Amino acid sequence: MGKLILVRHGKSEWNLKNIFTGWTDIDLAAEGIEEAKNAGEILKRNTIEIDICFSSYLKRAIRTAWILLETAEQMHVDTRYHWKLNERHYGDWQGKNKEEVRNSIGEDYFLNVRRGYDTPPPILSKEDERNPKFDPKYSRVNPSVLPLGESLKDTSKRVVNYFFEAIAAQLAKDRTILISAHGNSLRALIAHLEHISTLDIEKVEVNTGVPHLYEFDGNLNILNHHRLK
Ligand SMILES: O=C(O)[C@H](O)COP(=O)(O)O
Repeated sequence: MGKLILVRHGKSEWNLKNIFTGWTDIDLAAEGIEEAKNAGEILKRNTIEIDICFSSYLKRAIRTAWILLETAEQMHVDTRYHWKLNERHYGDWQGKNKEEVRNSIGEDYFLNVRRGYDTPPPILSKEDERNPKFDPKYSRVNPSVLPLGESLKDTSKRVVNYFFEAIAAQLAKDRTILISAHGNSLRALIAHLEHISTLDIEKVEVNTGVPHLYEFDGNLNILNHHRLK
């Protein structure tokens, strides 16, 4: 049986300050480090042995994976990183306080972008310093595929594409996989795995540091899924 454990990174400094983060590479806050340790303890308690760990390119997810594996005494696990697991790119909202954005644009538009499926945030200009092409981490990625602001639908395309590119075959071989990623990149993946409609995905929230286990048959049908405790 293939097993997939999804975990959203522990709280970052900008989560605590209520600032839109997206692709901004903000590290874990002390509270987030504790959440990652707790997630590792949960894996240990459930005697889950990871075969392959996947993380985004962002340090809050990477550090969560490292701390979790260390706590679970599984630091040897093959860990692979990919930008396609990054958080949704929040465009021009990145670096802005969520409450101030809500007050300036109104509740409806705010919620459409933040929790809806196909409304993107304001897109960055190509010359904006927040364009990922200026970040050396993405120097090997064709700039034309790097986002400047994404709807959840845009995020879903790259995340689901990576799932089939790198992860699905491992699950079909009955491997146990850990993915350390982000609130919205995981919402996109969960919507795909659980066949959640573009309307119902608005209500799905992914909490920080809480591991969620999915078990699959050989045809990648979900047999069951639940939060690990
Ligand atoms: O990128 C961010 O700001 C958050 O991690 C996720 O955003 P959200 O709170 O709008 O889901």
